[in-house]
Amino acid sequence: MGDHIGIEALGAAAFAPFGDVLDTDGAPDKLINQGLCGRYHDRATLDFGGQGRAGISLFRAEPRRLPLRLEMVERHPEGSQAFLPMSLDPFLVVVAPDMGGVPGRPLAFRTAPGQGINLHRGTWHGVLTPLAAPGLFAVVDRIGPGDNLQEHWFARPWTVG
Ligand SMILES: NC(=O)N[C@@H](O)C(=O)O
Ligand code: NI
Repeated sequence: MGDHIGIEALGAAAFAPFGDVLDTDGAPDKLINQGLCGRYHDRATLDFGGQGRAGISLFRAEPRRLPLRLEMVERHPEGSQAFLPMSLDPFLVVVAPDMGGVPGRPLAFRTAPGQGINLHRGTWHGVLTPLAAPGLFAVVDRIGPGDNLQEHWFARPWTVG
C-alpha cells in the first residue's frame, strides 16, 4: 500500500484550488420569500465546455468504510462536477494537484453536514465517496459529446483515513 493520507475538515480556503465549497455558513446573500428563506447566491463556478450543457443526475452510491484504499483518481477535462448531498451525512472528498498531466499527492477532506462541493473542470478527484447510507446525491455535471473522463491508477494505492 502507498503512503497514508490524513483527512481534514473541508474548508473553502484549502479547497479553493480544486473547487467550491457549498454551504450556508454565515449570513445569506439575500433574504427571499417574504424573509423566510436565505439565498446563498451563485456560489459555484460551473463550466460545461463549448459543446456541453448542464445536467442534473441522482447518484445512489455505496458507503465506504475507512480507511479507504485509494487506487484511482479521475478528472473531467471538459466540465465541472458538483456533488450535492441529499442527506446531512458527511462524505469523503479526495482531490489531487495536477503535476504535468498526472496527479500529485492526494488530499482528503470530510464534509460537514449539509456541505456540498463543486469540482472545477479538470480537477483530479476520487469518485463520489459517501460515508453513510443511503449515499444519495444530486450531481450537476456536463452532458455532451466527447470523452470527459480521464482516470489515473496509482502504482501503489494510498491509504486514506
Ligand atoms: N462517473 C461518474 O458519473 N461519476 C464520477 O465522475 C464521480 O466523480 O463519481
Ligand atoms: Ni467525477
